[in-house]
Amino acid sequence: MSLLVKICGLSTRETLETALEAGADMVGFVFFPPSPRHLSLEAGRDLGRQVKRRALTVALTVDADDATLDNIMDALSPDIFQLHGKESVARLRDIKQKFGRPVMKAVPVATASDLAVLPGYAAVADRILFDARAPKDATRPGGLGEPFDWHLLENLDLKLPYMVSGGLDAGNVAEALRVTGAGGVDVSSGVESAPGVKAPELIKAFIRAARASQELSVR
Ligand SMILES: O=C(O)c1ccccc1NCC(=O)[C@H](O)[C@H](O)COP(=O)(O)O
Repeated sequence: MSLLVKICGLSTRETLETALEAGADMVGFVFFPPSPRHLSLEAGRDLGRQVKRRALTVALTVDADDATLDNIMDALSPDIFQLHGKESVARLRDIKQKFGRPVMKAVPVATASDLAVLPGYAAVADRILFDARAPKDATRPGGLGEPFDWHLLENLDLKLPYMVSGGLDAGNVAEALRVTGAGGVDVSSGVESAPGVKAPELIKAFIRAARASQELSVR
């Protein structure tokens, strides 16, 4: 199974093009106003047109209501919804049924007890994204540039495809993959020069490093 590389929080045509040309498998667009990566619907529409099926488009929302998801469907028609809030299992089922798109559920991780939610989500979600649990005073539940203890996933028994995220960069992505055995990686802060400002060279370096570690793991 080929490694999936997701670059999240893209917000300009130039950096989106860099990610696509560098071979990102997924490009993530954030629809969460407190985020420095938040996109308007019109910007999402514009960037979505640029992707032209060269990667999967991921719309990232946090406890969004149906009207918000409807608007995102109209503007972007994402390949995947990434649900990064406190969405219940029932809400995941509801969203899948109403919008007919795969859902990737973000699971915040700080301690082993955070994995107790997996059986419920794994019964409905199409993919799991493990991310570092945000501090209580954080203004957003993700995209904070901090890793979690990847060893917590060492003995994971999950039948569903999963990705690892949280504080990844070109320097640690190989180790994250080695420890977690994840089938995908996701990054935002680690490819930025400032919050919300994606750096083309960092995007390229991350994708190169992820691909290089994939080659090592299949030998
Ligand atoms: O990126 C954001 O600003 C964001 C805001 C609200 C919820 C989730 C958010 N990002 C989720 C992602 O998928 C990030 O790529 C993931 O949390 C990793 O972020 P980072 O640690 O900055 O690489």
